[in-house]
Amino acid sequence: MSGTLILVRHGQSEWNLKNLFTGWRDPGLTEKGHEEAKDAGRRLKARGFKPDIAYTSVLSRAQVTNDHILKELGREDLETIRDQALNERDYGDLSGLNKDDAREKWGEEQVHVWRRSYDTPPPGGESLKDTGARVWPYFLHEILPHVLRGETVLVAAHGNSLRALVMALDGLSGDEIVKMEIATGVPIVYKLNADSTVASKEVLED
Ligand SMILES: O=C(O)[C@@H](CO)OP(=O)(O)O
Repeated sequence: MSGTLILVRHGQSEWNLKNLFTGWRDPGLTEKGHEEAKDAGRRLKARGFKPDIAYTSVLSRAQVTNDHILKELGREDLETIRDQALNERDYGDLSGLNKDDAREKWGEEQVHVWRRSYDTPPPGGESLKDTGARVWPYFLHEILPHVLRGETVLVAAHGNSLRALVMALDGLSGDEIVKMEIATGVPIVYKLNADSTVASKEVLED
C-alpha cells in the first residue's frame, strides 16, 4: 500500500516581503501569506486530500500555514506535531540582514553560495547539508512510518528544510539542488511505494 506525503512551504512572511534573511527568527505571515496558505488548503480540498496527521516546525509562519490548511480542509482538530527538526535552515550571522545589503557587502556570488549551495554554511549558521542531517532522520523515524502505513501526512515547513527533504526524496545531487526553489503556499504531493521509493510527485500549481 502506498501513502501520501504533502509538503507545503509557509505563505509569504513579513521578512520574505522585507527581503531579510530569516532562518530561525520568527516573523508572522503577511496578508498575502495568509491568503497563500488558505489557497494551499483549498487546492488540497479540491483534490480530495484528507490528512491523517500533520507535522510542522516550532516557527509561527509554518504553524499558522498549517492551521489555515487544516481549517480549509475542515480538520482543525487534527493532531499536529511541532518539532524544531523541521525548522528553517539556521542562517546564523546573516539572520535579520537585508539580502541586497549582503550582496553589496560580500558580492552576488558569495551570497548565492550561502543561500543555495549544498555544503557551504553561512557564517555561524547551517549549510543545507547540516539542515538535511536533522530533517532527514526526523523524516525517516517520525513521518515516513505514517506514510508507509498508507496514511496521508501533511508537512508545513520552510524553503530550505523542504529543499533538504526534496533533495533526498528526488535523489538530487549537490549541484542539482542549487537550482531548486520551493514556492510559498504551493503543495507538493508525493505518493510513496511500500518500499519508500517515490511512486509519483505532483506540484499543485494554479
Ligand atoms: O531567509 C530565509 O530563511 C530563507 C527563506 O525565506 O531565505 P532564502 O530563500 O534566501 O534561503
